[in-house]
Parts: sequence; structure tokens; C-alpha cells
Amino acid sequence: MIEVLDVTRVYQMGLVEVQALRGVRCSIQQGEFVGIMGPSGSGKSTLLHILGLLDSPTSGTVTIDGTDVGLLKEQEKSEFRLNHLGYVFQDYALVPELSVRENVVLPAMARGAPPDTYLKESEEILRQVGLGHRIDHRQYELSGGEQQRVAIARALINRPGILFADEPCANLDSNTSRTILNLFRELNEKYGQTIIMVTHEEWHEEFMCRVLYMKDGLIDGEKACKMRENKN
Ligand SMILES: Nc1ncnc2c1ncn2[C@@H]1O[C@H](COP(=O)(O)OP(=O)(O)OP(=O)(O)O)[C@@H](O)[C@H]1O
Repeated sequence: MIEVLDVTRVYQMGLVEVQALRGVRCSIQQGEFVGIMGPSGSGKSTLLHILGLLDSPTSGTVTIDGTDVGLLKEQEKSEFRLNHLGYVFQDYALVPELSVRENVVLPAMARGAPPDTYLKESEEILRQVGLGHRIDHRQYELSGGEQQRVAIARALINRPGILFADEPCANLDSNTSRTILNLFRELNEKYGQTIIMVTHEEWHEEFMCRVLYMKDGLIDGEKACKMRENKN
């Protein structure tokens, strides 16, 4: 479970201060698929980066499964990220020189997992995301949707409790986006994967349990979605 209490983030731009977050409060339960929506500049990515320990708040606290992550030292944060969190970005962020499998195992290597375990795991996860036949391919041989599925497999290799996705479908057409969102939904429904996703697209709501709406650096409202109704 994630608890966010009065989180602010101020960016200092020379003499000018930008208040990206102005006291965000929210909680996200284990096993939820939550969307973060709102106008451009409302603070969605800033909040996602703070929840994902990729940035620190100026003030306020974030607690993940009972750990006040603000109290962790840099090395501990890095271990926490590798052990508990996975990330998917809109530009996929794959290494073009590496094969699909080599990309996927990178976080497991960084974690120091034994190669025989993560090689087997990578095959299983690639099958799970529908890319069992693409293991030895390279990025340039894959469509945008396939590249994003490689990025999702890479995010899952260390079996993170929480998956963060920042506009994962921004570069994909609507059919391919649907494939990616169906995959998220399956991960969430079948495996109870917690997913927190920033998106601009209202129709993505049908895949989620709940949406948090941001405005001017604050959570301005929330809505339970179809998925939540289906679950109950
Ligand atoms: N590194 C930075 N330095 C200075 N200001 C920043 C930085 N990152 C974000 N901001 C500012 O903080 C505010 C919130 O930005 P953020 O990227 O979180 O918004 P967003 O809702 O994700 O926007 P978008 O939908 O356009 O991606 C904006 O005013 C933005 O210009």
C-alpha cells in the first residue's frame, strides 16, 4: 500500500520557483490499477516520479508498504527500486544494441540475481507478454507495440510489487494501445499486480480500477472505474 501525505515539489528555475506539487494526499491499495489524469503541467509525471523513487519531494512523506521511503539512503533507495518497483516509459528506453532477452534481463543483472534463474524467468515473462517468438530479435525488428511489451517484460523481471507507467501508449495507435492496456489489465486481474499509470486518454479508464484527477499540483478528484465495479 502507498500512502502519500502532503507532498510538495518545488523546482527552482534560477530565481523562479515552480510549484509542481502543492500538498498531494492519496493512498493506493495493493492490487489496484490506478490512473493519474489531468491537464498538461498539472503534476502527473512529477507525482509518478516521486512515487517511483525517481525523484524526492520538497516536503511531505511517501510510505510504501510501511517504509517511509524519504528516510532511505541513496543506496537503500536504489535497492528498493530494484527489488520492489518496475517502470515503463513512453519512449520504451530499450538498448538498441541488445537483443530482446538481453534488454529484459538488465534489471535482474543489476540486482545480482543468478543468471540461470533470470534467463528462465525472462523466457516465461516474454511468453506472458506475447513475445515468446521474439526473444533473440533486436529493437529495430519490432513494432512500437512489441517494443513496449519488451519494456513491460523488463519492468516485470524482478517481480516488482508496483509497476509505474508514464504515458506508455503515447506513441502507439489505438489498436496497439488496447493490446498494451489489455496486458496491464491481465497482469492486474490475474496476478494482482499494482499498476499506477499516467495517461491523457479518457478511454483508458475502462481498463482501470480508479482514476485520480490532478489539477494545479493537487489531486482534484477521483473516480472509481468499470474495472472496480467488475471486481466487486
Ligand atoms: N525538471 C523540471 N524543472 C522545472 N520545472 C519542471 C521540471 N519538471 C516539471 N516541471 C514543471 O512542473 C510542473 C508539473 O510538470 P509535470 O511534468 O509533472 O506535469 P504533467 O501533468 O506530467 O504534464 P504533461 O501532461 O504535459 O506531461 C509544470 O509546470 C512543469 O513545467
